[in-house]
Amino acid sequence: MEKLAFFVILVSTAFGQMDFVGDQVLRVRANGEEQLAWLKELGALEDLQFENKIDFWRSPSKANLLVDMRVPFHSLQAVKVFLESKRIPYTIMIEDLQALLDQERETMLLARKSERSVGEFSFSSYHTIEEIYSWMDDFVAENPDLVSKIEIGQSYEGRPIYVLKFSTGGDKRPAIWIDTGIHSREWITQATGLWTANKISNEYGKDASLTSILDSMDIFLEIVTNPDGFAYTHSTNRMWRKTRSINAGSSCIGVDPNRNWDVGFGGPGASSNPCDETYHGAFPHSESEVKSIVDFILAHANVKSVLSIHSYSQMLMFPYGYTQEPAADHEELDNLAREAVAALKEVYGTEYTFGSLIDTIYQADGTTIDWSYKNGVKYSFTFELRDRGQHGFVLPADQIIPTAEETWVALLKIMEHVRDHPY
Ligand SMILES: CC(C)C[C@H](C(=O)O)[C@H](C)S
Ligand SMILES: [Zn+2]
Repeated sequence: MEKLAFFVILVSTAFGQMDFVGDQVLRVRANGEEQLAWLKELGALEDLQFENKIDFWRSPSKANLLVDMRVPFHSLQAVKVFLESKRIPYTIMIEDLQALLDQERETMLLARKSERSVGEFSFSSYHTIEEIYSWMDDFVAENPDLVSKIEIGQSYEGRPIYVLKFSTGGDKRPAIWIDTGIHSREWITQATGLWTANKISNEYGKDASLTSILDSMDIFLEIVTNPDGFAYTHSTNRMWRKTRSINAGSSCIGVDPNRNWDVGFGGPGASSNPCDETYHGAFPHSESEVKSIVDFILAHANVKSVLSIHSYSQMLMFPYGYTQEPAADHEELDNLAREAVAALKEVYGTEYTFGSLIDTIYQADGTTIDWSYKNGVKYSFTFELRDRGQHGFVLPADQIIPTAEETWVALLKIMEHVRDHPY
């Protein structure tokens, strides 16, 4: 195994893959507003910019909420001194990020070898965009009566944006929209999307509940919702979150596609700095990856549920993220979230928290589900899949299928409710 590890490092550095040797992920809990302000200031420190910049995996928002931050090796000492000087307690959540990434790449290479030898796609490993797009074509060809592939637009760099449509007939039936991977580094979500697509095709005609859903509704599933960012996580920077668009007047690339939607746009729950991970973009729907979905959902005009899948933190959330004002359907959405997370926990005991975005995680302006809810899609939810920080965005591949299985149970609970509560 050692030889393979060496080979992996050689290959990835040879091909320009950014390394995170010595980087650590610190978990911080700011006690009070003053410490919270210091954390936010830390993220903006000029000399901690670009490759030395702190990367918040969980952004500072409210006092006493956990904040996870990836600190580049060269900034580690300065950051730890700063935190200790301000008496801000921290623990080391990930001692050596590169070690996790090497393990992930090794596992991927081994899985690819075995896939080639058995000639079968493995849902228990991570894949590149090319492998996913190729699988999609095979999947559609194998399920012509149930599945079709739609191109809803192109990414900034010109990659096609594909959506799988699951339909048993009719025209513009009430529909459920599911997207995974809008934040490209959240690899467990695209992998869950693949498994879910396969599950839907396997269960139709067998599982009575899913069959009744598809006999009256359509399901649209966008697996690679941020194609450019996802390709970049494989080729260059595994920790990339945003799109890859060029920001006029800045050397920093990309917009946060979960801050670019036209609801609460530009508010305090997003950043106006193109170098920040939560940069909202120059204007709402500036990103083609977002605009393509907006146009699709508005043109379809009969989407009843939007389920946007993220990681990590094990949460199920509903609108709003941009305001404390409760959604008109708060009680129904809260009860449905409670049922869904209870069903999810039955599978492997995985615990989720649930509630409105702003109460459960932090204020976020311009998010997918605030936009869909404001545009008439009542059953709008965001999932934050596994885990709670032990691996963060680098969830080991052996957790893909268990994560997808437990998520499926929650998705089914929501889809059944949508089916049984037409509006
Ligand atoms: C709906 C929001 C709050 C999800 C969140 C984000 O986009 O920052 C995840 C941590 S990626
Ligand atoms: Zn996300």
